[in-house]
Amino acid sequence: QRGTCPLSTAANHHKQDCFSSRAASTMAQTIKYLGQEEAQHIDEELFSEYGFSVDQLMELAGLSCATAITRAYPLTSLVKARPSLLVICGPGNNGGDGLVCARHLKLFGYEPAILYPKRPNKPLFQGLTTQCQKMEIPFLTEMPEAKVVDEAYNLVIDAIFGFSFKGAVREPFGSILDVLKKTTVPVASVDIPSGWDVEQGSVDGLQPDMLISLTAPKKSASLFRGRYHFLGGRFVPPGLERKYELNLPQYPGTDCVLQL
Ligand SMILES: NC(=O)C1=CN([C@@H]2O[C@H](COP(=O)(O)OP(=O)(O)OC[C@H]3O[C@@H](n4cnc5c(N)ncnc54)[C@H](O)[C@@H]3O)[C@@H](O)[C@H]2O)[C@@H](O)CC1
Ligand SMILES: [K+]
Repeated sequence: QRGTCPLSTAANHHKQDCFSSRAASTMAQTIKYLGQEEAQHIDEELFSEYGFSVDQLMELAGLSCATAITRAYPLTSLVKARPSLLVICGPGNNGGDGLVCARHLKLFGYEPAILYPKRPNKPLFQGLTTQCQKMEIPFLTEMPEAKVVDEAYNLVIDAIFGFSFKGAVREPFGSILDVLKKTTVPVASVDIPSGWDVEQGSVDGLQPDMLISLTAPKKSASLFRGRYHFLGGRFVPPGLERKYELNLPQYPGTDCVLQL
């Protein structure tokens, strides 16, 4: 008995090890989809516990968006003569990501125009707006009609609402989203398709062609049916990833985005 016991124990241990590593690798492939409150807690912790500033993370988030858009819609693939894009920015940090994204897209050779109807009276957003103006990016004074959007732009970037959106859409964003639902040019949504409930999505809402999930996808991303789903925001410290069991996939090399 003594002779067989260590052997079988070793074999069992071996089996156990194989099972654990298999289980671990399976788990590592299952990225977590976050609820609204969880996404907000992670956001707060990045600033309070981990010492980041908003503009730092916004810069990385916006750069990820511009990079992902460049991957999905390279300059050579655009159908219109000019590489024109329309970036629509909302009143919170999702809108800030949009301003950063527009600035980088301009540097990447695109011709973005920005619609920014509700501008927070804060130095961060004022600075981002000035930077875009100095990059010679035009700001529109009103939302063009759907027909004009289809004629003038290759792509619309939706940076209206992110993970703090709640309730029925208030103006002027209700009318803007109504126009977007009538357009046929592809829409790329930053973090959440705007107007979607962060967890439940929306049956008659916007149907973007692209979604760039930041930090980790939110629950509604499981209902995304467009062609391109990217992950961006490569700034999550390991302790935070462990605490929230994010199971983030490995970004390749030095890339700041990953196609899911
Ligand atoms: N924690 C993270 O991982 C990071 C988050 N970032 C971005 O920040 C976003 C979240 O930003 P915020 O918390 O500022 O919020 P949002 O940008 O999601 O939106 C909040 C704004 O929308 C308004 N709003 C909410 N519901 C509305 C409704 N029904 N009708 C009209 N207006 C409405 C609010 O009054 C507020 O002005 C994320 O989705 C992401 O894009 C990045 O900037 C940086 C990193
Ligand atoms: K959005």
